[in-house]
Amino acid sequence: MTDKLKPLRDKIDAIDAQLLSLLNERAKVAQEVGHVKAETNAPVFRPEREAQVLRGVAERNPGPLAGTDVQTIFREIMSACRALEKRVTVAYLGPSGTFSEQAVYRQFGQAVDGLPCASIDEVFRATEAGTAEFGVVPVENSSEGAINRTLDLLLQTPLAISGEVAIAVHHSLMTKTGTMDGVTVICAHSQALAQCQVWLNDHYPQIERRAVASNAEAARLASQDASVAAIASEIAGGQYQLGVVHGHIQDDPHNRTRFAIVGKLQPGPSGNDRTSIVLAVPNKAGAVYQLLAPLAQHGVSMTRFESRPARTGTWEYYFYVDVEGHAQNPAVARALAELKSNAAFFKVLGSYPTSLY
Ligand SMILES: C=C(O[C@@H]1C=C(C(=O)O)C=C[C@H]1O)C(=O)O
Repeated sequence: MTDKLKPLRDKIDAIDAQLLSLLNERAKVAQEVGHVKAETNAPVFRPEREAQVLRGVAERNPGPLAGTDVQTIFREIMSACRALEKRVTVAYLGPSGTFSEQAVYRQFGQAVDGLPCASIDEVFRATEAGTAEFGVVPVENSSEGAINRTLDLLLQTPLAISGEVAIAVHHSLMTKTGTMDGVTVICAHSQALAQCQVWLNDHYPQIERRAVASNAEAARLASQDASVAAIASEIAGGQYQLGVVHGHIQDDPHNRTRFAIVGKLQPGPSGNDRTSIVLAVPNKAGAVYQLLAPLAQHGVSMTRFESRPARTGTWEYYFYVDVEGHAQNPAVARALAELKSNAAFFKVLGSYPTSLY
C-alpha cells in the first residue's frame, strides 16, 4: 500500500509546487492590475470580469473535476488576488452564520471583510455611507416570495444592484442536547418558520413557535437554554455547538433565496446580464398591459414581475421588473427608453451579471 501511494503522492507534491508557483505568478499580475487601477481611481472589484472568468473556466473545464467545483476554486483564487489589490468590506444581514453571510462568500470568496448588520435597513445605510463598499440583501425566496423591506429600500436608495447570488436554503432543527427532551419553544426567523410550517405541523404541532430577529439569533438562544430549539442552517448551528435533531426540514426541498449585491458600482456588460427596474403607471384601464408592450416589441425577455402597493397614495402599485440583458445592450436600451416615456415613475435599479448558481 505505502509502496503504491508514495510515487502518486510524489506526483501530487510536484504538481502542487507548480500550482503554487503559478498562483503566485497570477497574484503578481493582479497586483499590477491594482497599481493601474490606483492611478485612475478605478474600482478594484469588477463583477463583470469575475463572472466572465468563472463562466470561462467552467466552459473550458476538461474534467474530471465538476464545473461548479472548478468555479468554487477560481472564485477563491480571484478573491485572494483581489485582496492583494484591496480588501473589500461587505455589509450583510447578520449576525454571523446567516444565509446572507453565505451569500457574501459565494459572491466575493473568503478574502473579504464581512460587516454584520442588525437589519436590512442598516445594510443599506452602511453601504450608502461608505462604511462598506457593498451590501448583500435578500430579494426573494422561492417558497415565500419577495422580501418586501428590500423592495421598499431599493426604491429609495441611490445605490445600484451590481450582482445577484442564489443560495440553497436548507433548515435544520437543532438544540443544545441534540434531542427534543424538555423543549418548550421553537425559535427562528419568521421566514424560516413559514418555510417549515407543514413539517412543524406534522412533527411538533404542540410546541410553541416564536419568531426572532434571525435564525442565527435563534441558534444563539438555543445554545444558552436547553428548552429552546432553533431552526437555522447547520453552519449557524455549528457556530453555537448545537446538535442536529432533524436536518432538511424545509417544506420545499428546492428552497432557495436570491440575494442582491448593492453598491455604488455600476458594472459593464459581461455577456450574460440582467437588468432590474421599478416602474409605476397611472391608475387607468389597460395601463399595465400597455406598460410592458415595449419589452415584447424589442424582443426583451422578462424574467420577473413583482408588484408592491405604493404607500404615497399617488399611484396604485410599483412594479419590479427584471429583464434579460444589460441596459447598454441596444435592444434593452430602446425598450427601457419606451418604458420610461410611458411610466409615471421609472428607475433602473442596475444591470449586473446573471447569477452562476
Ligand atoms: C485582476 C483584476 O481585479 C479583480 C480581480 C480579478 C481576478 O483575480 O481575476 C478579476 C476582477 C477584479 O475583481 C481585474 O480587474 O482584472
